[in-house]
Amino acid sequence: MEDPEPEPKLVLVFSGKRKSGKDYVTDLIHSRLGPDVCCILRLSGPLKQQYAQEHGLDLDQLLGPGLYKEQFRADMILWGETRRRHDPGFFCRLATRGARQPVWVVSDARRLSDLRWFFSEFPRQTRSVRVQSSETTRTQRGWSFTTGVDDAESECGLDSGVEFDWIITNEADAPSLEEQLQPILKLAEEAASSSSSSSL
Ligand SMILES: Nc1ncnc2c1ncn2[C@@H]1O[C@H](COP(=O)(O)OP(=O)(O)O)[C@@H](O)[C@H]1O
Ligand SMILES: C[C@@](O)(CCOP(=O)(O)OP(=O)(O)O)CC(=O)O
Repeated sequence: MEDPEPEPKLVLVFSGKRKSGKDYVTDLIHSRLGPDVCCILRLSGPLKQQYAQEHGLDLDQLLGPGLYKEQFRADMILWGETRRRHDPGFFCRLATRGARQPVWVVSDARRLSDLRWFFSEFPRQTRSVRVQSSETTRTQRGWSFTTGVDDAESECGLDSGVEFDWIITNEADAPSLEEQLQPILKLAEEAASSSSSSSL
């Protein structure tokens, strides 16, 4: 019989609006901690994989940061919501399958059901992190308001009702990301080096 999968020691669940810098910030954490300690998990990964297959699309482009995915975003949101209605943990389970590093960085929680799934599966290890940027900054990074996307649960589902453990302000005139991420990196390093998975 196969060994049971090891539990993570820390699960950092990130959320934030489009172009707030979720990928940028989580990539920075990944590069600081290294691939043996930390993995990035994207809930949109299995969603895009399945959606691309069913619709004959280019998965690499759908996963990339370019404009390609934006053509399909509104429809992918609806498609994913149908799946989630039947099983709210569907994409969370697929995205975490096989992850073996002690620190998991989930880069794209969007809904309360995503956060609830991690808090229920890993209550001691889960922490929530919000990445925020002003609309001006997001616009400079290529964002423009799209009806059916920016006013939908996918973008607004975590606007209220959550007390984040950390809020990272990803702006040129905010304290540096290095500085803001210090407590998170410290916790991750402690968690990774602790011998027991039962406590942080
Ligand atoms: N602090 C930053 N410094 C420089 N470029 C940034 C910063 N934050 C984000 N970006 C850039 O802005 C764009 C959007 O960021 P991204 O991380 O893809 O946002 P999200 O994943 O939230 O949609 C990317 O091109 C990214 O490289
Ligand atoms: C259908 C989606 O999963 C698409 C997510 O795509 P990305 O995770 O690439 O989005 P950003 O990084 O915010 O630009 C959204 C959803 O509601 O599940």
